[in-house]
Amino acid sequence: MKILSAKQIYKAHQATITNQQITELDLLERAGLQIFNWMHMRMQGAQVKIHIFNGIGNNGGVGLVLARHLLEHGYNVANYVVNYSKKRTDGFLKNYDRVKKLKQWPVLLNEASEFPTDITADDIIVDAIFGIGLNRGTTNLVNNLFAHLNAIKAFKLAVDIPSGLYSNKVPNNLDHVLRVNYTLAFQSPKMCFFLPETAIFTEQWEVLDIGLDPEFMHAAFGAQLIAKPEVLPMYRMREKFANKFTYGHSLLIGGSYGKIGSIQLASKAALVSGCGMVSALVPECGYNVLQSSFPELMVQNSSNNKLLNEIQPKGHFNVIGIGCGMGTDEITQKAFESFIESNTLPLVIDADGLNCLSRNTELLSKLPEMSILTPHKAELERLIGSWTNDFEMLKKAKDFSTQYDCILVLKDAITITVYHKEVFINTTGNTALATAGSGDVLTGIITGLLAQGYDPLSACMFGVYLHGKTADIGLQDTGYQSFIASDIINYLPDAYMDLFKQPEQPTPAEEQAE
Ligand SMILES: NC(=O)C1=CN([C@@H]2O[C@H](COP(=O)(O)OP(=O)(O)OC[C@H]3O[C@@H](n4cnc5c(N)ncnc54)[C@H](O)[C@@H]3O)[C@@H](O)[C@H]2O)[C@H](O)CC1
Ligand SMILES: [K+]
Repeated sequence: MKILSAKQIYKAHQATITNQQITELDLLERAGLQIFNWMHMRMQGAQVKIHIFNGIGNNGGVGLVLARHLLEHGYNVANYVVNYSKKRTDGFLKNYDRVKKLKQWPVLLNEASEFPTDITADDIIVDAIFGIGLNRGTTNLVNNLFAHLNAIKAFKLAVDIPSGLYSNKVPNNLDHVLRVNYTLAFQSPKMCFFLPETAIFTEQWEVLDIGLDPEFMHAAFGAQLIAKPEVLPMYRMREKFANKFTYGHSLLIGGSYGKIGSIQLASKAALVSGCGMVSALVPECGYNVLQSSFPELMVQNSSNNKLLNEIQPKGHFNVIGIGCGMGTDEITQKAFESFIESNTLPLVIDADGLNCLSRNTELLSKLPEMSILTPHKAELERLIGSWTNDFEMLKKAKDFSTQYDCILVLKDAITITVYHKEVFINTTGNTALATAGSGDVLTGIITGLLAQGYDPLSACMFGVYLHGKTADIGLQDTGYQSFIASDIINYLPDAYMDLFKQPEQPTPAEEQAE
């Protein structure tokens, strides 16, 4: 699924109106009816009070369509118009007239003293105040209304986007945004749902199909959401006459005294991801630990007991994952620099590998093409410098990726992969992954996939997807708190198997009951 900007969505409306020979009003009707169907299916006529707050643009127009259908179906509706501007759109005005014909005049809200005070925690609030048309800071009337509604614990449902948010930039004042429980976005989720500063304003979101022109949607360039339909075609079948050499040899380099576990996790993850053979290169203190931790692993060590003082791997490898638990001691920094100078193998660089790169940015132009860098927020900042908001961060990440021809896997609650101008947003995972060693395991999985022959971008998208999926599956057994990095590896087989699971079919008895 693609994420389009507001500008692209307006163009999609125009293409749809032209190609399907419909009016803008028809499109608003479709949108409002979709929201009505969504609510009606869940509420089945329940007499919960629904407070609909409509703006004076087309988002408000959709809210008024919804209000009309709810009223016609006997729902308990309180309908308001937030009178923030005299410039009403045609889509608002026509739907305003239609709802008035039902003898249900919306209440005009011109000042804070007119805000309803009877909304309870058991009611529903529908936010149709602003959609993607917000183009400047909001007025006092609107800000006061946001504060009034934010203080009420009622379930809040946003039409298209929580009011106060822009689809593609961060508002100047984040106090002037409505916080909602659920957003029903038309045709395309908005980029602001995925970046940490603005993602917090909607707990959940869902896309409603309003039949926008498929050709336009297909041709439009935008960030992509990565879910099962996107990763399934990436999956590489195992060959019948394969041997361990068919699936590559990964080398994981890193670890330091007290942090050997990071390489243990990364190596094991590479192996369980399906890599044919895995080796590790660690300081001497890690040798016995790793040799006795799992027998499938081959281990080599540097001469220094506690730190990697030389990085000169011996053997034939397809891919190297470097940096986990490595430390940034001066001796390790030197060893890392000379390793990068001479290395020609594909690289996955994580943690202290990234920190060593940040300390000597001349190394960046010496990385093999499409090297994979997997920074979390602090590591990213060291690499690309600071940013003033998340959209600027994304732009800087794209520029960096283009300049050094590398792939950035931006690890966060929602992990985003960036390659040049392309952006891929992962859809799996949950807060159970916020646990020590989670990143080491991801490095191992991506390294293992690369070694098996996945192309670098697929290795990132598929690896991040599988990593997240383990937490979605494991959660049922471990809960959020007790899921640890080793569990990511334990549930990796389930994440693979889940790719081929068919949705559950109803039993014959269930079918008959329907
Ligand atoms: N157009 C269509 O065919 C469809 C639209 N859909 C829905 O409509 C909104 C977008 O509607 P639009 O009228 O462009 O914008 P808004 O409703 O968000 O209204 C904003 C309105 O107010 C003006 N404005 C902008 N910022 C401010 C401000 N800070 N203070 C005061 N006024 C402001 C602006 O000029 C607009 O006129 C979209 O999200 C959908 O919900 C449907 O998708 C169906 C097709
Ligand atoms: K809205």
